[in-house]
Amino acid sequence: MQTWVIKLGGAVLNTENAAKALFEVLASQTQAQFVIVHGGGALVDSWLKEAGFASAKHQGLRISPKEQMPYIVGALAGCANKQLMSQAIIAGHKPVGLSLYEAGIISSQKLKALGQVGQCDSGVQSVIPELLKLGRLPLVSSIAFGDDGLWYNVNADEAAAAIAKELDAEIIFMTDVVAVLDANKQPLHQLDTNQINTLIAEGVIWGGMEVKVKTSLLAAQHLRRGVYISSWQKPENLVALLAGEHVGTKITP
Ligand SMILES: Nc1ncnc2c1ncn2[C@@H]1O[C@H](COP(=O)(O)OP(=O)(O)O)[C@@H](O)[C@H]1O
Ligand SMILES: CC(=O)N[C@@H](CCC(=O)OP(=O)(O)O)C(=O)O
Repeated sequence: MQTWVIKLGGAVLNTENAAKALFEVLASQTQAQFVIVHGGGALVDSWLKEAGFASAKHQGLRISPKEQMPYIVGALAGCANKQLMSQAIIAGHKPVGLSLYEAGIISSQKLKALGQVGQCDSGVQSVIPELLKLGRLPLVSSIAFGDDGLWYNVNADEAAAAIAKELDAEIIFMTDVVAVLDANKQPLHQLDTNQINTLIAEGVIWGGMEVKVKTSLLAAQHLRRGVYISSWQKPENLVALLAGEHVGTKITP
């Protein structure tokens, strides 16, 4: 059976019933098995603000000082992960909440300037295949551990791509916009490496979307086929994408 990794942007938690509607769609798709990798950047923003911290991003990646990590871990691996579990249970799934460690990914520190921001490497064997065999729905946050035992904050798009690679699975990125938009805010149906580089250089693609298109491109190169960025706002998009139809932006290798 084909395995699909679905990256869910954290903003899905701010729209009532959006995650539940997506989980209901997944429950109806019995021809495939699913792994959810989720973000929660907006929740981290509000927790850090409430705790009195300033938070900044560098090219879409949150600068994550050690003293902020308890809040970042609490928001992502705790609150966001468990809120999604609630929605999955209501939709009829039997979810299991995981960090990247149990999913078979470890982290090492990439850039000291970003604090505890990690990059993904293969870790100890993933428990995900066994969970899928048991009929469980893995819900993976983007909190990682290193060989040093420390916590790492990983961008959730990068985390999803790493898990898809590890599982040899397909991947779909579901975010809060219908597609990658051009300078006139019109949806772009397809993007290749050259177009991506130009749009980033022109500042049309920035922030979290810059990370997402770059990560999608790497995933597309690995899978040797197009990878889609689409919106979680329309659960029917997911059915169409699973059926091989074109929805949103196709990133081609
Ligand atoms: N060219 C673009 N087209 C669409 N969205 C863009 C573009 N450039 C930047 N963005 C921003 O990227 C956001 C999506 O990235 P991000 O917030 O990281 O999503 P997610 O949480 O789903 O991973 C959009 O809501 C938008 O604000
Ligand atoms: C290093 C880094 O940037 N980590 C992200 C992890 C969450 C995330 O990626 O959330 P979305 O998918 O909702 O954007 C952050 O702290 O915001």
